[in-house]
Amino acid sequence: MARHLITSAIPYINGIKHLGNLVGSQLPADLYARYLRGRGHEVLFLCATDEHGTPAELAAKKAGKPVDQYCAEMHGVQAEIAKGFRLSFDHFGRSSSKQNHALTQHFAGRLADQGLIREVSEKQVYSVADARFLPDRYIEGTCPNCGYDKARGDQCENCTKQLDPTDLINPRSAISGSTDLEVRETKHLYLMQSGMRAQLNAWIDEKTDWPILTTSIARKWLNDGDGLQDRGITRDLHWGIPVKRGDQDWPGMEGKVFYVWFDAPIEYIACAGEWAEAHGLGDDAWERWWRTDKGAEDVRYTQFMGKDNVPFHTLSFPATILGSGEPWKLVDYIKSFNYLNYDGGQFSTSQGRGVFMDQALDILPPDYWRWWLLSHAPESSDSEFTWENFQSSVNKDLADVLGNFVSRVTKFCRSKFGEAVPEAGSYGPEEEALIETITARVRAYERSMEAMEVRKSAAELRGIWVAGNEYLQSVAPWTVFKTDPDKAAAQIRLALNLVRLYGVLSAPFVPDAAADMLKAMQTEDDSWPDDVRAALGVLEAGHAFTVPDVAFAKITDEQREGWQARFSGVRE
Ligand SMILES: Nc1ncnc2c1ncn2[C@@H]1O[C@H](COP(=O)(O)OP(=O)(O)OP(=O)(O)O)[C@@H](O)[C@H]1O
Ligand SMILES: [Zn+2]
Repeated sequence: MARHLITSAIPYINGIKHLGNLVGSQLPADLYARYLRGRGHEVLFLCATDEHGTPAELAAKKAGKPVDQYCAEMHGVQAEIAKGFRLSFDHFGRSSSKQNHALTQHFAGRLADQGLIREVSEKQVYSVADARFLPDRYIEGTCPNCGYDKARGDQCENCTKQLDPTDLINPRSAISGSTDLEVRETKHLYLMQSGMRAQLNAWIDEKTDWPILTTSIARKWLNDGDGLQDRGITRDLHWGIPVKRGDQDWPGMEGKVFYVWFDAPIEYIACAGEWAEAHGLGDDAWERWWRTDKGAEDVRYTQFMGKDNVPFHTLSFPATILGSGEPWKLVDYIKSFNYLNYDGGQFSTSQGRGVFMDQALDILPPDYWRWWLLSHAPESSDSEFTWENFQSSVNKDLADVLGNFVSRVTKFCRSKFGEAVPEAGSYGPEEEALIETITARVRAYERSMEAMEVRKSAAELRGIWVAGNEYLQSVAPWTVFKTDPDKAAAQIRLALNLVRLYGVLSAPFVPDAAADMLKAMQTEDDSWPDDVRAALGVLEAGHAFTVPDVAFAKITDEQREGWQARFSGVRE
C-alpha cells in the first residue's frame, strides 16, 4: 500500500465552472483518486476554491454583496455541484481559510529570511474619491491603441492589447467612476524567482516521465527571452491575506494583501490543515502528508490542471517551497491538460459560452458527463465537445455496450433460471478464453490508469465491456438453452460474475452505475481483481441478485436538438 496526495487545480470563486474546467482538472483527479482507493492505497484528495483577487471583489460588487459573504455563498454552490458530479474530495477547502492566512504569511516570512524577497517602489494609479489604489481591472479608460472607451487597466478587450493602467487615456475608477486620479508611489514585495532559475531548471530536468505539455511550458517560462522574472507577491487591495512576515507586522506593508497567485497554491497545504480540523485531528495528521520531516517521505504527490496553470505549478509554487528552505513536500508528477472547446469555439466563463456544470446536471445524470468527458479528455491536443459526438458516444458505449450487457444477462437469467446464480454446467474453452482475455485487458487497464493516460484507460475499460458482449454474442446462451440448459447456466454464471467485475472496474469512471451494478448483484465485495479468475467466481451458485433498472437511457435526436438549441447562445 502506498500513500497518494492528489490535488486538483483550485477553481476560481467568481462563478460556476464549465465542462472544460471540469475535465481539465477536477474530474481526472477524481478518476485517479478513485482508482487508487480501489487498489487499496491510502489517498488524500484535496480541492478548494480560489477566492482572492480583483475578479472576486468585482463579482461580489456586481452581485451587491460583501465579498466575504459572496465567496462563502459561491463556495457552497461549487461544493454542491462537485457532489453532483461525485467528485470524491476528502476536503473541499477555501483559500480564504485561517490556515491559509497563517501559512501564506509564514512562507513570505521564511522567504524574506532566506533573502528571496525584495522591496520595489512602483508608480500606481490612486483614486482620491475611493481612497485606494486602483490595480488593473479597477481602472477603465480609452485604449491608446484602438480608441475603445471601456478598456481595462490590464488589457483592452476590443483589440486585446496588454496595457498598463497608466497607459489609459481619460482614466476613471471602475468603482466610483471618479476621474480624480493621481499617480502615487507604492511599495511592493517581489519574490526573487530569477535567482532560482538554475535550481528550477535542474529540478525540471529530473522529471523525464512528465507529460511533454508540462515540461515544455515550464522550460519556455524558465528560459525564453530574459528567462524567469521576479514577481510581485503583494497588492494594494482590501480583500486578501494581510501582508505579514510570519506572525509579525511588515513595516511599510500596512494595508496591503498578498497577490492571489502567491496564496492560491499554498492553499493545497492549508487545505490539508482544514481537512484535519474538520475531522477533529491534530497537526500531525496533515503534516504527515506535507512535511518530509514528519512522515511525508513516502507520499507520492500528483497535481492535475489545465495548461494555463502549468507555469505557477512548475515554477512559482516550487520556488516558494524550495526557497523556504523547509522540508515541505514537492510535487512528484504534474498531469496537465490541453483545452476542451465547445462546438466550434471556446468555452468561456466571462462570455457565458458552453455548458456549465449546474446546467449539465440539470439535463443528465453525472455518469453520462463523466464518461464522455474522460473518454474525450484533451490530453495530446485540444478536443471538442459537440452534441452529436456526445450523443453517439454515450449511446454506443454506455447504453449499447455496458447497459445492454447488464440488462440482457440479468433478464435472461431471471426468465430461465430465476433470480439467483445458476448452478449447473461447467466452463469450456470459450469461458477459459474469455477469462484470459479479461485478465490481459484488466492488466492493460491498470497500466493506463497508473500512467494517468485518461483516454487510453477509457478505451481499455470499454474493451473490457466489449469483450463481455462479444462473448455473449458468440456463445448465445439463449440458443444453447434450448438444447443444453446446463451449458447455458454455466455461461450465465460467468456473465453474472462479469457484471460484478464491471461494477468494480467501472467505478472510477461511472461511480453511480457501478454502485447500481454491485447493488443488483447484492454484493458488497468491491475488491480489486488482482486475480481475475478468482474475481469471476465471487458470486457462487445460488447467490441471489436482482435485475437493475435501465442503467442508461439513450439520448434521442429530439433531446440532442433541444439541447443544441438551448446551449447555442450565451448564458444570461
Ligand atoms: N477549456 C478548458 N479545457 C480544459 N481545462 C480548462 C479549460 N479552461 C480552463 N481550464 C482549467 O480549469 C481549471 C480551473 O480553472 P479556473 O477556475 O482557474 O478558471 P479559468 O482558468 O480562469 O477558466 P475560464 O477563463 O474559462 O473561467 C484550471 O486548471 C484551468 O487550467
Ligand atoms: Zn484597444
